[in-house]
Amino acid sequence: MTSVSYAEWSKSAADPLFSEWLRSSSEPDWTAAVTHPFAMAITRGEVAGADMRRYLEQDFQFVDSFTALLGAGVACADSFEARVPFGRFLGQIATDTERSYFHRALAALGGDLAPPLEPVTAEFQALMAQARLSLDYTLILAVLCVAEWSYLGWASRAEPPLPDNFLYREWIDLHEGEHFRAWVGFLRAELDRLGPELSEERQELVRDFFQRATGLERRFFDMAQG
Ligand SMILES: Cc1ncc(CN)c(N)n1
Repeated sequence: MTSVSYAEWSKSAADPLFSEWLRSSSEPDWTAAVTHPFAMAITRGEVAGADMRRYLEQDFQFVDSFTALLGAGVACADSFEARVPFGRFLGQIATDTERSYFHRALAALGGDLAPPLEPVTAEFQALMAQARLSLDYTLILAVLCVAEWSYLGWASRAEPPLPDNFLYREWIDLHEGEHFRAWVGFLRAELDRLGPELSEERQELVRDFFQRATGLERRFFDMAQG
């Protein structure tokens, strides 16, 4: 992981986007997460049912805290126009399409809606709670951006034809496609808009949240892999 400051890095970067500084500062965890063998097995529909069940059971616990963090995005964004995408994603995806997927998938797999938490799930919940309770828009953005951008990262590696089984196909579709790309583009653009103007101390804090979230994404797939 590089520790070069944004000010230094941006002098020599061809395209000095704040979100790209955050992402490249989070290697090797970033690439390990978006190319993780468990995620790649989802893209091919090759995860065993028991492993998919354990992963989705834990992810359903993640999604609860994630939904609360989206609500913090609505509350803490700095303009009406910035609040709208959070509200739209919250209403259309998180509490509708994605919720429906979890209920159908866990029913099909015989999953538990409230299993004991794996350590990585509890740590992820704690990080999301820390971002949410900070009421700091850039910290909220950092954690949401990792969660969504990294999922776009693995899902966009799926090669057609997608698996027939809805367990894999819908999970890929939820994290790929025009609308999801636009949503990730929005989260990145917000960090690119606000990040360069922060003090160096605040930039480092945002990077710390981004790096911790990226490490947890990698470990979440490690947990699922067993
Ligand atoms: C652990 C994790 N990270 C991200 C996502 C995508 N919202 C998710 N469902 N689960």
